[in-house]
Amino acid sequence: MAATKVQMTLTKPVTFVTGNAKKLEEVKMILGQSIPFQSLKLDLPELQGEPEDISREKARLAAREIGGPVLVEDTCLCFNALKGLPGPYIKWFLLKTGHEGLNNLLAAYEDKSAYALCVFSLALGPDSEPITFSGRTEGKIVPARGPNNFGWDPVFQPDGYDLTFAEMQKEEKNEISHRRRALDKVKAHFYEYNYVPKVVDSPSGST
Ligand SMILES: O=c1nc[nH]c2c1ncn2[C@H]1C[C@H](O)[C@@H](COP(=O)(O)OP(=O)(O)OP(=O)(O)O)O1
Ligand SMILES: [Mg+2]
Repeated sequence: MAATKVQMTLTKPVTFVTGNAKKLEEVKMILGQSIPFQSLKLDLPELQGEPEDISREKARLAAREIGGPVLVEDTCLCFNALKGLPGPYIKWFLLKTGHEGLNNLLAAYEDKSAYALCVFSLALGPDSEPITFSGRTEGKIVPARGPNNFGWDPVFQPDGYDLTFAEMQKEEKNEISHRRRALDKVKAHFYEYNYVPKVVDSPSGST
């Protein structure tokens, strides 16, 4: 017997907002047909602070920009020896110091362990409080290996694998990634609330 589910009506389809084409590619692959969404390329300003607050604030800005439901995410790469840094600042560390610089940050430490953290935020509109969904993958920082086409993938080797994220097949990364784990929670939330886009009646006379 089917349990009664809440049915939430969305005024518009959800828009995934990101300035990063590679993120969008992975989100599309991971979500498949499970959640209908559109996307918008926009590099939103980012607040400093804890990962969840950064992600939530991005969602607030995006929802204001779009005037409807949005999904955003913020990704961190956290080194345990550095108490979680660079964390949300990884983009700038990577940009300024490169893969070698990321390895050098850990040169003084025995502990090369790290985790990738992805925090999605869903805001149903400009006036709704965003909800967050986090996913985490443990691993370690290694000298760069594999194609250099997505961020710090060449220096992150997930636990239990001999390959870096960059050396893995996309499908393999998407099975175990921080992004995948966060999106599983997003999917479960969508399933639970059964979000459906509002069907807008076409004005009479139109086809
Ligand atoms: O799975 C990943 N594998 C490797 N590198 C990754 C991954 N996911 C994000 N990244 C990079 C992109 C950026 O250098 C930083 C996160 O910063 P973050 O602000 O979340 O991303 P972004 O500014 O590129 O796009 P957005 O417009 O969605 O904020 O880590
Ligand atoms: Mg960003």
